[in-house]
Amino acid sequence: MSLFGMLVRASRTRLAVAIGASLVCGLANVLLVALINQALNASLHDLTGYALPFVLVIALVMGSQVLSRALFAHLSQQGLATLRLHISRHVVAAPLRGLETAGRGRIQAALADDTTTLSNFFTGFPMLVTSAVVVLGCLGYLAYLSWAIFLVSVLAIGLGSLGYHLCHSHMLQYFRKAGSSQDELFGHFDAMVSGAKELKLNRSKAQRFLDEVLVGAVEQVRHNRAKGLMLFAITGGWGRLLFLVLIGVVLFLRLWIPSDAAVITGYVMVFLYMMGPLEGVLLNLPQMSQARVASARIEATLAQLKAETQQQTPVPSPAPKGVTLALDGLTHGYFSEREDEVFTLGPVQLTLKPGEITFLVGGNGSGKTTLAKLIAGLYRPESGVVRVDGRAVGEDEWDDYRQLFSAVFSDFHLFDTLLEAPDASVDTQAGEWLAKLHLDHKVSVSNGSFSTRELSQGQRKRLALIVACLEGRPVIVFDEWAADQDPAFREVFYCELLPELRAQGKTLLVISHDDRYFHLADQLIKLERGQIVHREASTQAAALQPVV
Ligand SMILES: Nc1ncnc2c1ncn2[C@@H]1O[C@H](COP(=O)(O)OP(=O)(O)OP(=O)(O)O)[C@@H](O)[C@H]1O
Repeated sequence: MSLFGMLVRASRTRLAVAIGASLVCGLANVLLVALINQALNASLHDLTGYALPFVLVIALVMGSQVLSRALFAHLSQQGLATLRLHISRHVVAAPLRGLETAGRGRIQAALADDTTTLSNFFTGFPMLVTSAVVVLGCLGYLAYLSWAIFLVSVLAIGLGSLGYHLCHSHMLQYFRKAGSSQDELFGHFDAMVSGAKELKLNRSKAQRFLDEVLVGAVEQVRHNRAKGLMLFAITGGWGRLLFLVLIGVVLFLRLWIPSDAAVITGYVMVFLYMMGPLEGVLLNLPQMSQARVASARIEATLAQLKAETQQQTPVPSPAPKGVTLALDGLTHGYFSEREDEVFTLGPVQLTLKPGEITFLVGGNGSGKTTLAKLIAGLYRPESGVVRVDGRAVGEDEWDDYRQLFSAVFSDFHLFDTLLEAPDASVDTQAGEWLAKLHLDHKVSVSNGSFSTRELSQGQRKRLALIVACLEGRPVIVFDEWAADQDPAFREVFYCELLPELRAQGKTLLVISHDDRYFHLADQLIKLERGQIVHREASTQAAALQPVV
């Protein structure tokens, strides 16, 4: 179902009432202009008869206008909330590769900008409906007054619409271009905040970032939006000009064709009254076009994310002990379009056993993190099979499979709550872990929330380790965990924590460059350019040459 369809379905009744109120408002406006025209031409004797209808009609205009705008404002906010949650659900359900390919900038733009543009559709819609009804109603009233003037007006509106359509497709192209430029711009905004330290330390770098990168991207968005809006202004101006010409023709026609001044006044008044709503229609149509573009962009992003169906069943309580993971011929490849290069990992044959520590070692870029992500089910293998305790993981079982793992990757994210189901024992266990990792004087945990995240990188990583251990999953992955720790804590990690987790029967995968501790591994795997080039088991591991 399209996003529009989804939004409309979510608030069907409210939308129907809001459209109804807008229609009533438009009709009441037409009634008002007819009433004014008749009152203007009425004799003093008849004039009093128009007072009550006038009051009733303006009350109807005001009441229906307030109702339709209030309802549409509500629908707009409702739509925004629905869209943001809808996209967020897709983001959460998307495979990691989908997220990496779509990119942070695109996803942020979809959540922040495209959703707002799409929901603005509802803010502009009452104006569009009301204005359209007023224009149609006024045309009907003109037809009632004079067929000839009606036909000339239809011709003027027709020519206006033709001009509009000629500009419209060009305008859409500019809005689309502005949208893609904006994705890039959001990426730069992200870099501006994430890279604040680097920019502050290097003035010329900051200057170049501002002058060349940011200015260029901002300029692209400005240029495309401005062009689109300029085309729209030209269209609007063209429509307005036609109407003014029309008023001029009717006004000066009297020079050649004698006509009743009161009738001419009536026509001119209807024209003038109609011009505002006509502009309202033209003004709001680009908003509708922008909403269409935004909707298409969100749909394209969602398609790119390729969200997987998430298992709705509750996560089974994890097995206290580890599991045996057997990887049979697993492969994964990255294709870099820019560099026209493929990095291929595997085929990998590997078994990870409960109560064993597997060290994954190798040079930078050899594929250790990629293999860890593949093992954890964050990347789908392109070929090969993974077996858990001898049973192959099925096509639709990857989400369940991932629930076997806890991991601290080197680019880990620390949420400010444990996000586990509320459980008083979690706070106690967390307190014990905090003491063990010397963080109890800095952080406390209450109702699953950390008292602070204002910690050093090494301390934050210790906190991430606590979170991973508290999850109680059977398999734990540490990606260069010890890299930011001081020697004392490295010692604690390798000589106390890992053996303790091993003793609990966990299946442990540890990516490490710390050759001093290689002897602690039950199995050591060395990667080079995506291939396993060396394996050592148990005591032999110590003999392996250090890997730089
Ligand atoms: N998201 C990605 N998209 C495309 N290519 C990637 C991506 N992540 C990694 N790569 C490429 O895959 C290769 C292996 O990267 P990986 O991060 O697995 O190496 P690593 O052994 O963990 O390195 P390090 O020790 O530096 O952390 C590298 O050549 C890298 O350029």
